[in-house]
Amino acid sequence: MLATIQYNSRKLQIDLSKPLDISIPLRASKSNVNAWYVDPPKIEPVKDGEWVATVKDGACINFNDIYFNPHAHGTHTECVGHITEKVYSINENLKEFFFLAEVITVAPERLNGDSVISKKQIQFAIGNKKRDAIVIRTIPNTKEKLSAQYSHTNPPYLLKDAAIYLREKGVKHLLIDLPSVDKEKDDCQLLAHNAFWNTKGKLRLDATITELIFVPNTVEDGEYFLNLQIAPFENDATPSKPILYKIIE
Ligand SMILES: N[C@@H](CC(=O)c1ccccc1NC=O)C(=O)O
Repeated sequence: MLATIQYNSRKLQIDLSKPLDISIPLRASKSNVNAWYVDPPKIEPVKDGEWVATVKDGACINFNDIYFNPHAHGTHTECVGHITEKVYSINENLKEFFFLAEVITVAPERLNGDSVISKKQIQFAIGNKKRDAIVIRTIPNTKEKLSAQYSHTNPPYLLKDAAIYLREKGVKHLLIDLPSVDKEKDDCQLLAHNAFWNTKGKLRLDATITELIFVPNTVEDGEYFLNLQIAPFENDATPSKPILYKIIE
């Protein structure tokens, strides 16, 4: 199924039957991706006395409770409510779901014992392209990202200048395959989050950060349409399912 999209003065074609899923599935398993020192997610049947809500145990339905944390357990999209006293809701503030996106690949550089993504690297990868969304794939890009246990590992992060650069370029949606755009243990400075959402100026309520994505190696760097779908939680963050569509020239 082909769709032609009029984007400003450009006519761009995508094939809706060829979605490229860049989300990480959430599973009730110790090997589910995890960050921020929480237990693995749980998916378990509702119980009432002897009754267990699974068809295999004699119920007529499977009916599970799910316990998880959106920031810790998989691909999630957050708004500025993640770091402000007022808990702005992602569901109330993300109102469009189709964006022109650029997928870029960066190899984090060493800085004072950390692995970081610098403004220079982002600048080099984006050039003068104008995009609604930037999808950052970090190297090494292995399937271990689907089950990584990130707590206490000091994963790579984005430097403040890089986040300012993205904000100033007008990038509204930042997607990355790491647990955070900021350093794991930063005494709550959250420099890149604050810079991207402009918390020292006019809040960017419609800007989002999506973390813990996984961009398969079969997806080449370049221009895509992004369908950023979220679960409709009224919360600072929610599980999400970003899907890319290659632009057919
Ligand atoms: N860096 C913060 C912690 C932090 O950023 C955080 C903690 C729990 C859940 C999510 C977090 N940040 C996500 O981007 C700190 O040092 O306390």
